[in-house]
Amino acid sequence: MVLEAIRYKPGSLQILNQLKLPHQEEYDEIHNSTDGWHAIKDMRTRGAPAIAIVAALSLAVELQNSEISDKADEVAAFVLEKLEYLVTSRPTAVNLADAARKLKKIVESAASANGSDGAAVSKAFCDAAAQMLIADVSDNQGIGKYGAEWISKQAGGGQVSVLTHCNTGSLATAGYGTALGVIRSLHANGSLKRAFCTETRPYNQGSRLTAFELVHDKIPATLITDSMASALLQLKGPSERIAAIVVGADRVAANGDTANKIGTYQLAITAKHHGVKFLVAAPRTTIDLQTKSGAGITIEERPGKEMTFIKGPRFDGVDIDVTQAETVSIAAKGIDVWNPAFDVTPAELIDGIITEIGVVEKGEDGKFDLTIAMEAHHEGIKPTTVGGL
Ligand SMILES: CSC[C@H]1O[C@H](OP(=O)(O)O)[C@H](O)[C@@H]1O
Repeated sequence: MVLEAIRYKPGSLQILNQLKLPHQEEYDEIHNSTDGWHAIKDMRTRGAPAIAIVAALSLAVELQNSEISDKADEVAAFVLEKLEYLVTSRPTAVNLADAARKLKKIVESAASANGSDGAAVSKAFCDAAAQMLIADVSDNQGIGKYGAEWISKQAGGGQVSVLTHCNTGSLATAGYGTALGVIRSLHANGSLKRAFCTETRPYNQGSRLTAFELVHDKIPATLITDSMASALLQLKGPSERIAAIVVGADRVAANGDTANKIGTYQLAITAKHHGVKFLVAAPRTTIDLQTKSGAGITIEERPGKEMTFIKGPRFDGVDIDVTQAETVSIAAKGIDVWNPAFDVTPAELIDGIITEIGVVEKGEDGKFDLTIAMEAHHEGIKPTTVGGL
């Protein structure tokens, strides 16, 4: 069975409710952009690429199932208003804002075409939204390919073990995944000894989602206690245990500073200390040249209760009863809480940024030049592993 976080056909959108995983696989119907906004805000669907795709498709099914207007300019105005609303669901991942910007241009172009009408504008939007699903899987397969080649080359061939954080697989994207796509490609190449994944509190994307995907794909994998055990795991150096740490991204700034799940920054520090390569895997839709550095990235803070309570099915000491969900407190009542959902890893701690068209490395000046990656087209660019694309 293929893991599908998003199920779409014209007029119908369903998302796998990731708050129920790994014990229950339930799909929620998304009827319109309001449903889409709430699914993203509640984190029933999550992951930078998936957020953008679900937002766009939620508006597509709304257009397909309702008569907005037969006038081009009225449909365009409706779409632009809904896109602005959808972008407010979560601030850190750039993919949603990037998609909204591109979709806005498509709709404005369709509306200004001679003889255009409401149906033509709606079709232009829906076709572009549907194309995002297809393009994302293709991008992730490219990320997997180039990332696996880079890690294998750096390790001198043979089998390698890698560590990843959070969830960046089929549950965070349209399929295959970014950092988890690199792990899937290493495994497919016969080059993966073992994947290690962190729990990634407090949402537990690692223990609930990445572990679910790795077990589903029968990839040799070990769960570790969040980021805490990651330094010990690297203690014996790259040759003995971990050849590389590969993580996803929510926003890569123009200088390569990267916002990703909380805990990523300290993983990068431990990697630098142990001489382990630290890689960011992200499609170019995650690169934001308008944000010059990590200082310009808004970090989402989530409700404290997502940290001080934990929810899951009842365990009677022998088995799990998924019909009985429990929420239990795991913190002292009355304690203040700080719950940033992301942190920023400075470019100086990052060895490479794996994109769908190749691995970008720092130039001789020790800096990333991401403009090359953003100007390149898929065809014809031969990825290099030294000095950028
Ligand atoms: C390919 S997903 C990128 C990114 O999104 C996740 O955040 P969240 O689970 O809060 O949506 C995580 O930071 C992943 O690395």
